Amino acid sequence: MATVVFAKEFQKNLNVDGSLKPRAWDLLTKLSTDQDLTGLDLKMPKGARDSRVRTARVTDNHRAVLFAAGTADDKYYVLVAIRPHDDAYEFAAKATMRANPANGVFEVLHDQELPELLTFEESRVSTPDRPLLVPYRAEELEAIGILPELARRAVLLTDEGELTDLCIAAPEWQATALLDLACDVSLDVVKEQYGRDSSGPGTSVIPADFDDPTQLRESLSRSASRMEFVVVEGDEHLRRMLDGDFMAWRTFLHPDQRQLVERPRKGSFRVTGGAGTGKTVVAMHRAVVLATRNPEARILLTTYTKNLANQLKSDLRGLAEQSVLQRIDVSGVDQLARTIVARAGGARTRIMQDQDQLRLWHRAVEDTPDLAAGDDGWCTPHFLKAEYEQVILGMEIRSANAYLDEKRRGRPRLTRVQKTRLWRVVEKFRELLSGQEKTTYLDIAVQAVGIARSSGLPVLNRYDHVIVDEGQDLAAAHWRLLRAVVPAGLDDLFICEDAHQRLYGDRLVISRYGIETRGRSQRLTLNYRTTRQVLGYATRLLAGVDYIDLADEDDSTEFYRSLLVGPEPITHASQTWQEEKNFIVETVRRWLDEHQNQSPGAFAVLVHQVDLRDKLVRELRSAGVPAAVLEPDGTVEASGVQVATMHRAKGTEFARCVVAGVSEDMLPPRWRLAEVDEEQREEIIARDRNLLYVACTRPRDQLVITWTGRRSMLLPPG
Ligand SMILES: Nc1ncnc2c1ncn2[C@@H]1O[C@H](COP(=O)(O)OP(=O)(O)OP(=O)(O)O)[C@@H](O)[C@H]1O
Repeated sequence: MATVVFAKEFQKNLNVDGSLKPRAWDLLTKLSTDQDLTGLDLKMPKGARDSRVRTARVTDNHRAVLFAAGTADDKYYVLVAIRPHDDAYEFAAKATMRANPANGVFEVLHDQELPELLTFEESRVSTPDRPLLVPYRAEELEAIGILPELARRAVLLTDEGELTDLCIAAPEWQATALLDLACDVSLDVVKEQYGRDSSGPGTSVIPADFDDPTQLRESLSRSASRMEFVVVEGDEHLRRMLDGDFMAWRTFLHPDQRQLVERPRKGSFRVTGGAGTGKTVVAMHRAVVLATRNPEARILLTTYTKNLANQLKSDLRGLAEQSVLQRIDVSGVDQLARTIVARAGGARTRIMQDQDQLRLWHRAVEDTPDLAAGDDGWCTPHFLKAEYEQVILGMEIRSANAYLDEKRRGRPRLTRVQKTRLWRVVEKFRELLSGQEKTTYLDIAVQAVGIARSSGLPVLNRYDHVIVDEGQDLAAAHWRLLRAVVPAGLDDLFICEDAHQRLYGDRLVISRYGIETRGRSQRLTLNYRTTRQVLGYATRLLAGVDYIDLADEDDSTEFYRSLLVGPEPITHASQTWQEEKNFIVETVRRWLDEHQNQSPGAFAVLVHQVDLRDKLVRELRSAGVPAAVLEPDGTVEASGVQVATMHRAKGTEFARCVVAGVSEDMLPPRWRLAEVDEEQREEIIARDRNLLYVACTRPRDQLVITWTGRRSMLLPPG
């Protein structure tokens, strides 16, 4: 038997041409059994720089590039790429593999020549533009392992884009390390981060001899090596990697991600990070690691919406075997509450949706006698709904007296007399609600908290570890529930959140519900989804606005970065809806024509309102463009361009997106602002800003924004 190692590049090549997969399977099984390799036609290219490099036959037209290392008894094959025949030979001749002499990271160097496209002028160092990597000198970068030529050039650059271009051919860890330094991460932190071995800080012994399998394994196990290379652990692992799509996230984690996934935590822990920084990926891997580490453990992976939970469930399938997966419950948090109540024999009551609840609050005010004229401030349905959810359910208030004593932190001031009257409205609301034989999700959550806390419960209601994705959207009652289902202790709650994407619930601080994470959190800043151009635009939407996370700390977008490059976002103003619609149709049609290798489902049009969504689907279809509504609970249907509300787009991603209807009247909707007070106005604007940020961070490659008339006040100028 031999050990097979995959490079990320190899995986990418297979993704581009799916027909290669079955042939790659043959190649890989032959290599791993290391028997009868004659059919593979292993050859060393002429003039090879590295005597261990070979090319192997995959099809008549394609060859794999690989290295053979180790000993006869303990052989390693490192698969680096699959290329058309001549390219493969050319690529292989120039490729070398090594352990980086500074930190032992496994590297394949393809071609030392750096891209010509750089307009590279040493004189620019003396221009007022500050080079990105000031104060570092090339020698300091070399000392942490950056290739000398790369280091020499990198220290002169003043533009992040040029830095990314410069790094295209470099080992991935070197590219991200340079980008980190450009974003003011200190040299010491970078050195530590990319110098770690899999179990902790880097060891002082640098592996060098790849004929010695121990040293090769040692180099491959470094966490920066695992950004680009994976040692295949047996047949089942290989099959999972080859089944379905080759998704890089399943295999190649950034050292920061790996550390978050693997390191045990003394108690609850929080991961913050902008859209696309891999929070969900970390959450899923962590669930699998915890379940694998302790075969007795039961794990809950939860999030706010049902469709996100469904997505998690389906993505998890590619990450672990059934025996592990069956101990990971994946559920929307409201679904969890319903399940707990149902298991305890509670009746299945129908749920009243938010808009209907607002109407019912209105009625409750009307039906409560003797409210004073001066009660206008708190008698609005929005105020009452928020008070009910945040204070009465959130703080588990069960009586008028308890409500009078409650401090209501973070809520507008009310006098004792006002509180007494408000409590009467709450009682009326409850009476009306149960009169309709309905309840709210948060009422069920509170009921479930009581059940989960009580002793003698079915063991099914208890978890050893709880992992939360999209934590910013959960309400107080949800946090109480999660606290109740997992005992405080090692690795109890692991929470991913992004305050900039809060669309539901209210801003809150989870320590009030018994979940303490202060001093135990980490921010992810490297964006894996979207290009630098799209990220830059989306981040500008949030400029000048303060965001506070679940531990009541600042959540900034500073230093968000991406190594991906693409076209600048396009903004397009129209005079009439007809014009805007035509522009959208033509844009989408062009995408379909130009990217025929992608399914129509890779493109999306995102809008604020449901009626606009439906109108656009009709317009696209009548113009002959295949289009499908992305339904609230549906999966992406690949045969049509996806048309979705921005809310529904949460947690999804597409190759290209048009974000449409971003006009002054529509985002935020002028009519809504007209009917609310100043405080609610600010809340609506804040939520719609987040919503626009969510929408603009969905595309991987291209973002187009359109509007009719004046642009929305939420768009950045220019
Ligand atoms: N280490 C990785 N290697 C390759 N791709 C990755 C990696 N980590 C994340 N990704 C990819 O980046 C994209 C964003 O990841 P993910 O959805 O986990 O981010 P997120 O922070 O949860 O985003 P959002 O907050 O917008 O939902 C996904 O396509 C994911 O597969």
